[in-house]
Amino acid sequence: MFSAVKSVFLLILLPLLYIPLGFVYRYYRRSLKFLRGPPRPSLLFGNELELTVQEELGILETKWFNKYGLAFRASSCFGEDMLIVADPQALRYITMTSAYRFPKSTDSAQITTLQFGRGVLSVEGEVHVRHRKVLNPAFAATQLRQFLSLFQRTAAKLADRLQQEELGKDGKVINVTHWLPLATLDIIGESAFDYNFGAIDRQTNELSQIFKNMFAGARLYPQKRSLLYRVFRRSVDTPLANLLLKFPGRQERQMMEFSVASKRIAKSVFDAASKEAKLEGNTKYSKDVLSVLVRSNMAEDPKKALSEDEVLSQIATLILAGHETTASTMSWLLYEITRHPQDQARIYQEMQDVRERIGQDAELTAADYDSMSFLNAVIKEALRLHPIVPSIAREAGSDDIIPLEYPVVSESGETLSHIPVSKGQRISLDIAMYNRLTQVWGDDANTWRPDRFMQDTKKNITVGVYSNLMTFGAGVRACIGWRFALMELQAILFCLLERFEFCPPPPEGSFRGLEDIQRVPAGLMIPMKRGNWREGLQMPLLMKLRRR
Ligand code: HEM
Repeated sequence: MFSAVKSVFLLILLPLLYIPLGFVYRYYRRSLKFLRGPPRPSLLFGNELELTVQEELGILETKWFNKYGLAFRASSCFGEDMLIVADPQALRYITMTSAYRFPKSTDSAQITTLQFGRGVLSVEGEVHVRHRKVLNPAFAATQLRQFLSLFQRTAAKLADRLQQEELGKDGKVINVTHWLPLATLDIIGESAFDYNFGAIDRQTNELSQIFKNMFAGARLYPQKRSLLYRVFRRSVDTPLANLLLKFPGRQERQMMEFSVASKRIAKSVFDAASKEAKLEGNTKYSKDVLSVLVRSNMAEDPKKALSEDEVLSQIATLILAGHETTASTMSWLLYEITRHPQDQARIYQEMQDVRERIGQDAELTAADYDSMSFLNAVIKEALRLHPIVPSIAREAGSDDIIPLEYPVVSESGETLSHIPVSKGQRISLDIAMYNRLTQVWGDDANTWRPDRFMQDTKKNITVGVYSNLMTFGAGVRACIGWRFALMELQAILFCLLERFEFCPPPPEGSFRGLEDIQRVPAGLMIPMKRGNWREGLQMPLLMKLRRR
């Protein structure tokens, strides 16, 4: 009965009321009419449906960037225009120069709030400044180095566990996307919150499971009505959007499920820690994440204080943002070195040189990892070609003018070096495209070539926080955990390569091998087998034990 009422509400009443009026209003209010862009295949869905259902992420966007330049107009649902940009100067202006003038788009803010509550990922302006002020010290390089041996221990535990998989002399095909998040969850749990998820031991991970359903299930290839529901929700005022959430769709239900599970874990972590802090009279002044959060909850200075709800949201945010991102990036990295065995051998040689220098059983220091220029070049190249967050949705907080480094040609044939936008204009910052621009990375931008990072890459373009890449975002909202992620990638890669060799999986049934691994458009860039996306995240690699 309830579901029938909901379907009637969603399918008949809302579109009847909203579509004609909204369409006319939006069509005439469009501020990007002067820009070129792909034709609108459907009045109702614009280009949004074809973007969401394309087989592999980036195919359409690449075609359009090649045709219209590094900033173009695409159509959203209900007649709205969307600006898609990969121009370096535009990205710099929106994320770095303008600080908070281009907030997150309404729907991405709604979605992150639904998943994590009011944590650093969802809040804006002054509140965001306060959250970052509390959290930043916990992510400083000196602070993170203290966790290096924990990263190494966990990587070794993962390797031990994989070794028990009876690899035999010919090796065994292992879906690495199953294993890597177990290690990164254990790492974030212990280093940030002194909390033992025991994910590698138990081989289960409730949060990872919900995460997989959330992206691989609900966000991948959504049904048309889910897309309309989402678009409708983002275009109405917050009170009405909140009311609509009383009738959640599949995607929203899974996000709420994640939110409940992560907040439950966050609460138990936080209660234990604050009890301990009170017992110790709050004398602990360490800068790990949990300590800074507990202290912020007790702080009297409003500029440094977080409410309990904000603290729990922070913990939930860091648990997800801090483990699946690195694990998926690591899967893509292993995919690339499997496809390029000569590079795998070269890293291994570099690792052996380090071992010869420091001893077979010595623990590596941060400086040892940093000294391996090829290993680091491989990490950068994987981050460049496979940015797990492929695009960021923003909107103009006020009327503005966005400068371009590479001018585009308008509908009337005029050359434009600036794009005027009206308040509320939706903008998609295309990280995946920027990371492959020939203008920035050279003619072989689409090709795997880690050596590009062995040369000096500090040209006059500087975007983002690391190596001229947009993979970790940029500006005031850049990824807080980018150094943490790099250290994890170094430690896990070193440890796994020291024990195992990664080879292409043999064909099986309709699966032809690595050529059938795709980057599917599920909000994040996650790997799946072509035509088999119901199996969820998949990166099957043939793992062989190295003889030492
Ligand atoms: C390879 C791994 C990672 C990638 C590619 C990545 C990517 C990103 C990107 C692109 C953003 C910006 C989103 C936006 O502007 O809307 C971001 C934000 C964020 N990331 Fe990461 N991330 C990674 C690892 C981590 C880790 C390990 C942590 C925590 C330990 C973390 C915590 C966060 C948080 C809290 C934010 C929100 C920052 C803010 O809004 O102030 N990330 N990440």
